[in-house]
Amino acid sequence: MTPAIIASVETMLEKWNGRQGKEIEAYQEFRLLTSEVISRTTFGSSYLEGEKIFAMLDKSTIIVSQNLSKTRIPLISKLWKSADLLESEKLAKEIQDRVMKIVKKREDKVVNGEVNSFGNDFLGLLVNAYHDSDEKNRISLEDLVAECKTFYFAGQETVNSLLAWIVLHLAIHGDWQEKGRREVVDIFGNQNPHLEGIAKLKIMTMIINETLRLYGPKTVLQRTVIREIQLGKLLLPANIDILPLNIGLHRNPHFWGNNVHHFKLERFAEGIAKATNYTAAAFFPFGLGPRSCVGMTFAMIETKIALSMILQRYTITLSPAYVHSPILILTRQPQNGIQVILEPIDSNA
Ligand code: HEM
Repeated sequence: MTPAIIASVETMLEKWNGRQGKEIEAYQEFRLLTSEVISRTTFGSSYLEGEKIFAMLDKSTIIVSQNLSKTRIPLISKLWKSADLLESEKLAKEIQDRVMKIVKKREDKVVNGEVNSFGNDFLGLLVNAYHDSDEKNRISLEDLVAECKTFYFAGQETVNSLLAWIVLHLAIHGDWQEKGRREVVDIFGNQNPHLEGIAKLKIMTMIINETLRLYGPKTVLQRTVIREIQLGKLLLPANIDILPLNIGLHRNPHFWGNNVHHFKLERFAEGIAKATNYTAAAFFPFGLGPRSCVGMTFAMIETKIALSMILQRYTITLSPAYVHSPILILTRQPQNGIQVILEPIDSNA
């Protein structure tokens, strides 16, 4: 996993070589990076192979978030479908066809004798489970496609946004950028990051946590109430969906003090438990309980590798073109992008 992430970051950095001192749009840059990382590590393919799937998932996400809070009348929605719903169904079918092509390619390699297994990456494990001879362990085609879609989306867009918001904060808070860089150079010198060193990155962990608190990509969780339950003053009936917002707790002065909206990463200096005064529900950017994010460790490692390699090479300043405008499209994204200027470290010396 680490070599594939490093190779993807190197590709991005090579492209940046010609853009030194010029403005770049970080959100778009990280979009390519995170798409490449998830394609390589999870599906054993390249960004280009998954490009259409990412584009269709993007469209589908916009439709879902626009319709999230609209009321539906069950019988009517069976008889009449809105343009959005029809478009969603068309996209779902196209995504399924594309994913199936990738799956088929993997199966064909085994059938043609090119390789003797479906592979050990995530796609390989899924294809294995789809062909499991034991019916009890076998997954359906629908499940296989749904899992691939989840990983394409959950694995890309989240880290994309997180990296972009971190770069914004580091561009504004030059002192923390410098401290983060010093830590990276102390641990890795000018070598590529490695897992042993990544585990020692204390300041970078604080930077990531404070960004996740203020601008965590996933602000809304989804839960279904399975039986009537009293929640504080509310009596929740069975069979309703609720959307708990972690952002409300992440920005609650009761837990975080009067400077709750400020980027103050000192609060994480002694870890998450201390920062939250041992209240697990005060900080849960990756969700809570048995359905919490399965990609958390992956996301943290990817973020730390990308940031380390950037900080080793560049100082980041905010471009005057930047306009702050976060928007929620299932994840929290910078509507107008994040424009920054990168100066190579050597030329500053
Ligand atoms: C900064 C990065 C990320 C954040 C903030 C994040 C956050 C979340 C959150 C809040 C949930 C819902 C948890 C709940 O309902 O309790 C979730 C679920 C999930 N995430 Fe992530 N995630 C990130 C990165 C990733 C990555 C890189 C992957 C895959 C490689 C991934 C895969 C998943 C999957 C498969 C689920 C669904 C789990 C389930 O339903 O059981 N996530 N994530």
